[in-house]
Amino acid sequence: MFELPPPVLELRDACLNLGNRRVLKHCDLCLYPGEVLAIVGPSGAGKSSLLNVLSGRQAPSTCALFQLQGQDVRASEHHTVLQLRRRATGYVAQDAHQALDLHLSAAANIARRLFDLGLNHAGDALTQARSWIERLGLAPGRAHEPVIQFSGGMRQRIQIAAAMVHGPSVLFLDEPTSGLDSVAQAALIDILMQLKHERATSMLFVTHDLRLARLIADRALVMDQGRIVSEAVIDRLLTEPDHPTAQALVKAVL
Ligand SMILES: Nc1ncnc2c1ncn2[C@@H]1O[C@H](COP(=O)(O)OP(=O)(O)OP(=O)(O)O)[C@@H](O)[C@H]1O
Repeated sequence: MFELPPPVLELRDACLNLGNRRVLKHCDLCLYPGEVLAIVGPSGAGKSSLLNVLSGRQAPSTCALFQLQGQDVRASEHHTVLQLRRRATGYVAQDAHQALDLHLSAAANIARRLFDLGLNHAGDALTQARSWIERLGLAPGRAHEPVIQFSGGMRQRIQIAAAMVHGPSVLFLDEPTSGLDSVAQAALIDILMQLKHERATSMLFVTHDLRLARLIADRALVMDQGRIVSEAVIDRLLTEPDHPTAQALVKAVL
């Protein structure tokens, strides 16, 4: 009989209060090795809040279980948890300035992730940075230009390179294609699909766009008012949405 491998990331019964609002309510989530999971839902549903909790940017107010690579990460400020998160995850923000130093070069932004993890050989770090720059279709001749001189789409590629250079198990992406024109969006989607087909890294991304989810996700979680209201393999979600919020999202792309 087919058995699922242990999840690389698991969260059980997580709640988050911000101010006097409960923005996440009893959320459960498992992400499996090599899986691409989309978090979709209307504006204000709690998608970014859930991603912030999962990626360690925000501690949940309460949760029954929170594991990354089988290790308890509830003590999010603890040194070993911070190290595990740094080693095992990468994060791509909606806006590049949240994750990159726009005044440093593309290569330096990528290489400094390796320095943060203890690699102290500058030549090795730059070689790895250049290799990701080429792999993601950035002109090698521009590796030493400051990020501020790159277009939005190119900045997102640099973010992906910086988030992937250390070989994480999980890549988090917050609305990675929003704000890009359709050509840059298509190029970024190609890159994400290429990474997906390598199957080494699980991906968890937030999007408003069910079309993007359809292209790259294996499975989707639908959120509404802080709750996960539906969870399905992407094709099933599109053909048999089982919750009014999921039905409304599907209707909007048909
Ligand atoms: N710091 C905060 N204090 C109080 N409420 C907050 C705070 N940050 C977010 N919220 C509220 O939490 C809810 C969820 O916000 P969140 O940004 O996670 O939703 P979202 O689904 O990602 O929305 P969008 O698609 O518009 O980015 C919203 O109602 C928002 O107003």
